[in-house]
Amino acid sequence: MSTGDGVAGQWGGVDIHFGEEGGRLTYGSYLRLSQLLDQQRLESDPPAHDELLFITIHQVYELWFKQVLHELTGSRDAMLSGELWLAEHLLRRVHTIERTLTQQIDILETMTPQDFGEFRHRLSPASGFQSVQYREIEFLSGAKDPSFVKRFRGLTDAEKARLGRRLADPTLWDAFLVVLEKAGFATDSEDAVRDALRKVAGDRAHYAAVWELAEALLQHDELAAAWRARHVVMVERMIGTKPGTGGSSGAGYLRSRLDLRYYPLLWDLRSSL
Ligand code: HEM
Ligand SMILES: N[C@@H](CC(=O)c1ccccc1NC=O)C(=O)O
Repeated sequence: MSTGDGVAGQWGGVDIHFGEEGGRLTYGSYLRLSQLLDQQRLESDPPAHDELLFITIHQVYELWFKQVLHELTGSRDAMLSGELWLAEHLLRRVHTIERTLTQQIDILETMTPQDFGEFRHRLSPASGFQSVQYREIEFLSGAKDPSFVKRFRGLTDAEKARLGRRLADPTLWDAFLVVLEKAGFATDSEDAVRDALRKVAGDRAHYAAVWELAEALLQHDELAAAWRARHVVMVERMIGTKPGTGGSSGAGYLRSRLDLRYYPLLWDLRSSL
């Protein structure tokens, strides 16, 4: 049976009507699958079996990075407009994505160093170091380091502009300081912020929303650190002490980044609780 442009039918005795809006949208067209599934182009020739996995994993990372940037931007803006519940809600979504990103390393580790070696030599000088969205997440989170923009090779103008904007925009930490100010605290010096954090921690009944937000920021920081730690161990498993395709010392460089923290004052606070 058909009604107008839609499709009607029986499903378990219940009448269903799909696509009444014109009937042109399909699963594949909505999700742009012909474009999406046409983006996995191998460099190896003859094709190395594991290169499809390598490309797929990285493309999935970049899709989630896009989502993480969307949520972190929303969380930052919610803090700036005083919607603390929304800022926390969006950060909690980011946590679940970040856990998934770390777990994805398990899939990549089903690739052996020998099988990676079949196509690794084709990748140089490309490297994860050139992931613009990864660096945008670091900048937006609070770890702004303009030297990364200079060290990037082969950035398009659009990518350069995106990174420049992230360097200029307020970070999650800047927004959290606004939250502290609106809660009545001074934030004009590091000592003032430390003092504010101790007061929030000492009166959770009164500052519940601010405390929970601080905890959600710390969780984001911890999950980012966990990804870095997992990534470097995977790198050691895959390439040992070889230099990276991006021109760094490899695992040595990555180990030098393990101590990075977005919110050192939230970590320091622990020592005085
Ligand atoms: C076989 C798997 C992998 C190996 C052997 C590997 C190796 C490396 C190495 C050696 C570096 C240092 C830069 C250089 O190349 O000189 C690096 C950086 C990086 N990789 Fe990977 N990687 C792997 C998978 C991934 C995956 C799946 C991602 C997810 C997007 C990723 C993201 C990054 C990022 C963002 C950096 C820059 C880190 C920073 O500057 O702090 N890598 N990787
Ligand atoms: N840097 C890695 C190669 C690699 O993993 C990679 C190469 C191209 C694009 C993304 C990559 N992923 C992370 O660095 C290596 O030295 O083996």
